[in-house]
Amino acid sequence: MVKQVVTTICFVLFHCIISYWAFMSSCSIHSSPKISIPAIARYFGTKGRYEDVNTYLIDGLLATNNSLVTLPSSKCSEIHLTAIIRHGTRYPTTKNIQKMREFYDLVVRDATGNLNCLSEIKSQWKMWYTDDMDGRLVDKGRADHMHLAQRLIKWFPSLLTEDNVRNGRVKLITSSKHRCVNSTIAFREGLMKGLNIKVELEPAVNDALMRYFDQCERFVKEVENNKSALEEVKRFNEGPEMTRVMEKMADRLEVPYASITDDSVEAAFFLCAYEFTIHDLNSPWCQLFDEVDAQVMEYAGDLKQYWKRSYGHDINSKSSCILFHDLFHRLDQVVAQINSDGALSEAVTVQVGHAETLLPLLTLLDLFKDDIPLSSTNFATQKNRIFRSGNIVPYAANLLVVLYECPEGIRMGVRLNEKSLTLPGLADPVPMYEDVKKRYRALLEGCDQETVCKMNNS
Ligand SMILES: O=P(O)(O)O[C@H]1[C@H](OP(=O)(O)O)[C@@H](OP(=O)(O)O)[C@H](O)[C@@H](O)[C@H]1OP(=O)(O)O
Repeated sequence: MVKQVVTTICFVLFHCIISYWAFMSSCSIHSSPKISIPAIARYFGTKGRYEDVNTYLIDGLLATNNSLVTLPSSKCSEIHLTAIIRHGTRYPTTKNIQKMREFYDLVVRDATGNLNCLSEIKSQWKMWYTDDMDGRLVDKGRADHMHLAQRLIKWFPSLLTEDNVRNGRVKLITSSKHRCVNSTIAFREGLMKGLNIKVELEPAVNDALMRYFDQCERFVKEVENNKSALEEVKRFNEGPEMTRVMEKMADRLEVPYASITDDSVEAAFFLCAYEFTIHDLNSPWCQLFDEVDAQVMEYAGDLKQYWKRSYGHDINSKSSCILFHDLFHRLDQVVAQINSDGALSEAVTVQVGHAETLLPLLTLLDLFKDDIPLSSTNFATQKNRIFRSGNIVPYAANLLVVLYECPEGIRMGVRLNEKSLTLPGLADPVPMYEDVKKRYRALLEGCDQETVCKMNNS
């Protein structure tokens, strides 16, 4: 009898969960029947899923796609990998949780529109984000790193080996932020699972390397703490494209134009993005945007990344000199060891940080550089820009630098998000390491952290 009651309760509960999930999914007019991905997901920028950059992963998170990678000749063998990785999917930061709560309160209090799903937001959706979540890693973020570790074992079977892990030739380095430390731990779990071993492998916390931007005085003063550094973002948020998005939002909710700000539309956009990335939900918030609105929101986000972390200001990329030198110092060491007794001390180095760790470094390498800078006035003409933060630094974004020993010498391959990149100015996709060093000679001989980050007293 008791067994029967418990079975019935479980059955009812299970169906409630499934119905709720199906209900939430069916709320959006933009749903895809199979996995219910919001149609605007590709515009989520740095709040986007890794699987939406590499869509083949949607059907299998351990898949690797060889057609996206250029390898040197089969006579070459991999001798080293450095992987610089952004943490996995996370909760919103407190600042954004507060904006999301304010917008939710406004919708519940004032919205009268009859848009599909507005009543669902008001009667069903609950504001479940709390301030203490503050950018912490979510379960999906742990899975991002576990799966990435397992895919890297498939990509580099001769480097990510039990022998290299057991003998200290695999190193883990992380930023001190909880989302990065926990991502690194998840990566380690993925490694152990993929190799079917249990070994102690303690990550080293190194903020000087993984959060170099905090320690670069010039960057902090001239960009991070200087409102005018993001003037173009402000102008865009006050410009005609964003105004139109705000007006359309006010029309949909049937609230006065004055009650919708750029912060409100950003909060609504984040609600759509976070509900999807954290819980796989194509939530009713996504219906508050059409595709053009989402493109405008994406551009606003890209402008922030461009002016705060990329080509907008020279110091943004220069602040990463320390990470640049750390990388090349390690690569030089590998080459030197190969040229002496061939005994390598570091086969794989994994460094876990932030979007703001990766983007400045990619910028320093001159990657993803459009001919015309991104500005508040060129949204329309930048439609086909290369600088799209969603493609470059989604959650778990990764820069993979690989050294190969070939009969003709050492070669270097670079992949971003598991796709080969050709370094600008070098025609060969897997060039000789010496040619890479020639290409970046100016940086290798200069780009001194102390000098570039020192404030010019005059
Ligand atoms: O807009 P939020 O508060 O999410 O900005 C975050 C950064 O996230 P991003 O702009 O890259 O989406 C966060 O970078 P992450 O790689 O760790 O996610 C950054 O560390 C954090 O300081 C926030 O920056 P902000 O200065 O508060 O805008």
